[in-house]
Amino acid sequence: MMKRQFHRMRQQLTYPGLAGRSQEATELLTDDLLQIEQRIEPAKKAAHNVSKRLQACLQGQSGSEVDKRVKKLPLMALSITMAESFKELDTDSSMGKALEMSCFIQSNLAKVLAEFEIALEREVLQPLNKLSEEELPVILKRKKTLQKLISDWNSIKSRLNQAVKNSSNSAGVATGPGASSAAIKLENLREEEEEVKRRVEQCKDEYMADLYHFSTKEDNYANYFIKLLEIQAQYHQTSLASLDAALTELRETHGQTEPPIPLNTAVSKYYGEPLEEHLRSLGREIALPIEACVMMLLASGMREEGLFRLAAGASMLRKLKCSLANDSSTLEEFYSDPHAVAGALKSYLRELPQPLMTFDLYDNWLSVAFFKEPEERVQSLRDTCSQLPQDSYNNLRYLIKFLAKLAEHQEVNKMSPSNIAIVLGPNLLWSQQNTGDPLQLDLASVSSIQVVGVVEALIQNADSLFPGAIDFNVSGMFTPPEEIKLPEAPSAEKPSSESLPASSTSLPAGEVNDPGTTPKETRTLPEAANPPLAAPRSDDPAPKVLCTGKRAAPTRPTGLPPQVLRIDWGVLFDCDGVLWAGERAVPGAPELLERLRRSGKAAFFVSNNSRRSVAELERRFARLGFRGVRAEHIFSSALCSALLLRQRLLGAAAGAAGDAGPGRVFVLGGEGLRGELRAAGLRLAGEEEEEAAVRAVLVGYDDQFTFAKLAQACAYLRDPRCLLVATDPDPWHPLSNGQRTPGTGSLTAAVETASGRKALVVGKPNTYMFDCIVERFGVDPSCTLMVGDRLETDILFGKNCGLATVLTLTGVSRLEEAQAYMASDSPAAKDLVPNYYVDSIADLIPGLDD
Ligand SMILES: Cc1ncc(COP(=O)(O)O)c(C=O)c1O
Repeated sequence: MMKRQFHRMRQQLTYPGLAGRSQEATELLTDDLLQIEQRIEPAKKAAHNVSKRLQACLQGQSGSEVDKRVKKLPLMALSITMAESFKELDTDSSMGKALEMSCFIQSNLAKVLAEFEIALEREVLQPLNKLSEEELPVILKRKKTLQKLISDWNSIKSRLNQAVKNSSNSAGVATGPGASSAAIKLENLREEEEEVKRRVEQCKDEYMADLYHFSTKEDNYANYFIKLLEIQAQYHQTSLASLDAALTELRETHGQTEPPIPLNTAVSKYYGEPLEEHLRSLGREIALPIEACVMMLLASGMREEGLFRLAAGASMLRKLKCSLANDSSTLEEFYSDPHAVAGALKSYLRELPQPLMTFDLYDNWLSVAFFKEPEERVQSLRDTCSQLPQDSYNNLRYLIKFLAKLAEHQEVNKMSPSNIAIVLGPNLLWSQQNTGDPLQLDLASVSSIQVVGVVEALIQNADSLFPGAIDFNVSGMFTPPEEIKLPEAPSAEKPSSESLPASSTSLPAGEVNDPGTTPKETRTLPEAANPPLAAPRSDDPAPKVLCTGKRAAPTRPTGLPPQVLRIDWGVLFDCDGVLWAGERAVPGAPELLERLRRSGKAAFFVSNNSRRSVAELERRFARLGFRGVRAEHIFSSALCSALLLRQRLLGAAAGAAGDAGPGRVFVLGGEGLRGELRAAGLRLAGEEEEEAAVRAVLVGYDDQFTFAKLAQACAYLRDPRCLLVATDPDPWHPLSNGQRTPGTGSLTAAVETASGRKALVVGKPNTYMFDCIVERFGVDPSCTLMVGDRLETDILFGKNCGLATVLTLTGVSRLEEAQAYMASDSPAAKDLVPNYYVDSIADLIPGLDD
C-alpha cells in the first residue's frame, strides 16, 4: 500500500500540470505521507528525550566493561562496606555471617546490574541515539532541502512567466538584436527552470523514500521501547533469582541450630597471636593454621562452590580451630567440610593483631590504586611486597599462590580473583586507626574498595609477583590421610623456569606432581562427616537380577565409586546438560559412549526435549561427534508421546471405556514432534480435508504458542473423551547467557488452568519412557544407572524406575540443591537426592578402565 502511494506521488511530481503556479512542499505529498511526515519531528524528540532520561537512570560508567563498571557501582561500595564490617565481628556471630553472605550477594547484584546496564546501552540507548541524532535528522534535513528547492523553483517559474508575458506582448513589434537577446534569455530561463525542476524531482523522490522507509521501520523503532521493558524484566528476574537463592541459603545456615559450644572448650592458642611470635615459637616458616588449612583445601575444597564465601557452622569452626592448635592428627574429619576449613583460615587472618599485609605498608598498598597502567600497578605491588617483613612476605606469598590456584577453578567454585578479594581482602589488610568515627568509617569503606582492588591484583599477578614454584606441603605435617583418594593431591606446582626466591622450600626430587593431571574420580561433600568414598552403593539393597521397584533414598550423594560402572550393565543418559550443552558435546562424553560400547554395556538416551524427531536426534549425535548412536536407543518425549497416543487412539483397546478412540490429535508443538506423531500413524488436526473429531490435545514445546491455540485446545478439551497429554513437565530451560526460557511444563500449566483438566505427562520423572525401553529391550533396573542433570526430572525418574542415579553438574541442578533436598524432612524430597554425583560424565570414564 505504501509502495503504491509512493508510485502515485512520483507520477504526480513527474507530470504535475502545475508549471504555471507556485507550490508548497506539502502539496506534493499524499495525505498518508503527510501524516507520516508529521511524526518525524515528534519521533526525533521522543527518541532524544527518552534516551537522555534513560541515560540518567544508569548508575554505572557508560561505555566501560562489566568489571570496570561493577567497581564503580554504589552496590559494590555497599558490598565492600559489609565485608569491612563483618571482619570486625567474631566468627561465631550470626550477624557477622549474615553480613558476610549479604556482602557477596550485593557484589553479585552489582554484576547483574552492570550487565543489565550494558544490555540497555547496546540494545536501547545506542539505537535510540542513532535514531534521534542520525537517522531522523537526515530526513528532516532532506525536507528542508526540498523546501528550499521548491522555493527556488517557484521563483524561477514566476520569472519565466514574466518573461513569457513580456515576449508575447512584444511579439511582432521588436525585431533585431534586442528581440533575439530576449529570446535567448527566455530560453535560458526555460533551461534553468527545467534544471531546478529536475532537482526538485530528485530531492522529492529521496524524501518520499525516506518517509516510506520511516513508516516501514516504525515498528522496529517501537520495539526499542518494548526491548527496554524486556531487558528490565530480565534484570529484575535475574536479581530476584539470585536473591532467592541467597536467601534460601542464608535462612538455612542462619536457622541452623548449632549444638551449644561447651564453655570449657579451649580457644585455639595460635589465633590472635602475633605472626612472628607464632613462627618463632614453633620454628615454622608458614603459620600452622595457614599451612594446615591450605593443605586441607587443596585436598578437598578446590572445587567447592562459594569457598570462603559461605559461612561455616560455628561449632565445627570452633572445633577445627581447637584441633589445629592441639593435635593436627585429628584433622581428618574436617576434610569433608571445606567451608569450615576456609572459615578457620579466614578467621586466623582476621584475628592476627596486625594484618598480614601490615599496618606500616597500608598507605603503600593503597597507592597502587593510583596507577592506571597495569605495568605500573604491578611494579608498585612488587615494590610494596619487597618492603614486607620476611615472615609476612613468606606467608603472603604462600597464601596468594594458593588463592591464584583456587581461582583457576573459578568455573566450578565460582570464586574469581575479584570474588576471592571481596571476601578475603578485608582480612588481609585494614587500617590501624579505626575509632568508629562516622567520617573515618566512610573513609575506611572507600579504602576497602581499594583493598579489594589490591588483593585482586595480587591474585591476578601471582605468577609475576611471586615467581617460581611453591611447595604447599612445607612442614609435611598435613598430608591427607591415606584413605582419602584426593582429586587435588597437595603438591608442588610445576617449577617455572624462573628461580625460586630465597624463602621458598624446594621439593625433594620425585615429588613434583601436577594436581591438574590427577584423574578426578571421587568427590567429598562439605556436609558429610565421613563420606564413604570408594565404597560400594550403600543403598543398593537388592540382588542384581531382580527389579525391586523404588530404591531407598540415599543418605547423601557421594562421588561415584569406579566399581559402579563395572557392575552395572547399562546406562540411561539424559541428553541436554549431560551429553551436550547447546551445540557442543560435553568434553569426554563421546569418548565415554565409545568406551561403554566397547565394554559391551548398553546406553539408552532419555530426553524430555520434544523439539526434535528421533531421526533428527540421531543426526545431532553424529554431528556432535558421538559415533555409533542408533535411533532405536533414543527415547525422546516426542517419540514416547507418539507411542502413548498411538496406543490410546489406535490400539486394540482404543475407544474402550475411558479411552479416547480413533480421532485426530491437536498438537501444540513444532515439526519434530508432529513428524514423530505422523510416523506413528496418527492424524493431526488441521492437516486433512475431512476432519475427524479431535481425541487428544498434546502439549509439547511450542515456541509459537498463542492465546488462540490455548483457546482452541480448551474448546477440544470440553469433550471429556478428549485426552490431555503433555510431552514433559520441564518448567524452564537454561540459556547459555544465564537466562531461562519457558519449557513445556509452563505451557501445560496454562492449558490445565484454562481447561480445568489435568494432563497425562509422558516425560521424566514419570516412568513411561522407561516402560518403553523395558518393553523393547528388557532392561533390568537393578543393574542400570540413570545419569541426569536435573534433580526434579532425571533423578526422580531414576528413583521412580528403581535405578541408581548419578547427578552430573554440567547442567541445570547444583550440588547444593541436592544437599538441600537431603537435609529436608520431607520423604518426597529424599527421592530427589541422587546416589552419586560427578562434575561431568567424563568422570565416569575411569570406572571403565579395565
Ligand atoms: C524444549 C526442551 N524440552 C526439554 C529439554 C530437556 O531435555 P533433556 O531431558 O534432554 O535434558 C530441553 C533442554 O534444553 C528443551 O530445550
